[in-house]
Amino acid sequence: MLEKDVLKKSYSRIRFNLFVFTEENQLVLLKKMRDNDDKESIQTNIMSLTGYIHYISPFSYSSIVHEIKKKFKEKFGEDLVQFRLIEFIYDENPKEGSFLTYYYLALILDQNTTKNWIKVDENELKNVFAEAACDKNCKKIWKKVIDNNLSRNFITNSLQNQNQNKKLRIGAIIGRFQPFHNGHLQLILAILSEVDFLKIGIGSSQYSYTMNNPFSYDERKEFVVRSLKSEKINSDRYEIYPLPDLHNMKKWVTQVLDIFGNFNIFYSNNDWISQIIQKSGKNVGNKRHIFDFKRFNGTFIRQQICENAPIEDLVPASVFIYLTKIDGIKRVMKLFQIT
Ligand SMILES: Nc1ncnc2c1ncn2[C@@H]1O[C@H](COP(=O)(O)OP(=O)(O)OP(=O)(O)O)[C@@H](O)[C@H]1O
Ligand SMILES: NC(=O)c1ccc[n+]([C@@H]2O[C@H](COP(=O)(O)O)[C@@H](O)[C@H]2O)c1
Repeated sequence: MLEKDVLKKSYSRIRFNLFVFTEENQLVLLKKMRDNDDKESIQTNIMSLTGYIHYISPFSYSSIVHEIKKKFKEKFGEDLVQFRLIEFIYDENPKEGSFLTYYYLALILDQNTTKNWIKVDENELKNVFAEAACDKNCKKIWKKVIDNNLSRNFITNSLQNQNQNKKLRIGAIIGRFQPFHNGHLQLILAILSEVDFLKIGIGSSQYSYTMNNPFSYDERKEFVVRSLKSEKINSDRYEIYPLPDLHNMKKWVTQVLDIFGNFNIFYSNNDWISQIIQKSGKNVGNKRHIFDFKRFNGTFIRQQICENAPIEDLVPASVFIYLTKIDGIKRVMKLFQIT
């Protein structure tokens, strides 16, 4: 449910170009800046913003993206240059129409901004935050931003985007997707909001009909395609590749790079995979938000199936329908020798 203090109208001005807002105050403050401050000081703004939408099942990340962009345009009269979702707050079992709160970092760049970029010093930011009179949710977010270095990477990426003059930005990600679940979907949608094109590698692609890899490459590909289609992601935004295991790290990395071909940034929430890809000289993105890992993880979902527990809430609706079609639930149970 919506936490009360999220809606509290509080804010704090912590630097002349860096603000923490909650809810309603951002417009007022921004206007004030425009009236009183010199042009340079309004050229860059990083903000952590809060918003909320009604939960409508099946939950769709793209509706949040849409909402953020719409609200931003309404309030600021400008298109959002870039945003990054930082956090959701929601009920474990949200009811139809209940509130879902999200926090995000937003970046507004006035035109011709890049040469006057103002760097945010980490220590200074920490000190300011120790004293800032903002609510505890804002503090939590900004701690996250500072600790993870989110803001600086965010800025660098945005600037690169601008400087590349709309050059295609290509991301890459690897997963086994046994099965593809809501955590995977949220992760991919979050990445798709930052890149123009995403290369999705399906790992352990040669395996199927085993306990850890019950579904074939083609079936897993189908999970992804159907889920993204339900989210209205055009098929020209991504490509899916089979990535067989080789059981030899060096050869596997070489093969992955060979199969993927060109990409600008690799994403993984798995530190080990990130590290080995980074060692090969590739640019690796920050770890993303982990969506309710207790429930949204392949191992847990396969166990749930074995215990005959419902999994409808754990996977996208389109995956569940497809699983039913291919008798996937029975297959997993059989592989665990339960039926
Ligand atoms: N709930 C989640 N939220 C965000 N990212 C996730 C979540 N679950 C998995 N991921 C990330 O998705 C990518 C693909 O993971 P993978 O297919 O191996 O998923 P998994 O659910 O962890 O699988 P398993 O438990 O079967 O090993 C990895 O980078 C992983 O860290
Ligand atoms: N040597 C290898 O074959 C090798 C090494 C690292 C990852 N992988 C694969 O990469 C995929 C992604 O790994 P995680 O599921 O651990 O994120 C998996 O399919 C995994 O088997 C294979």
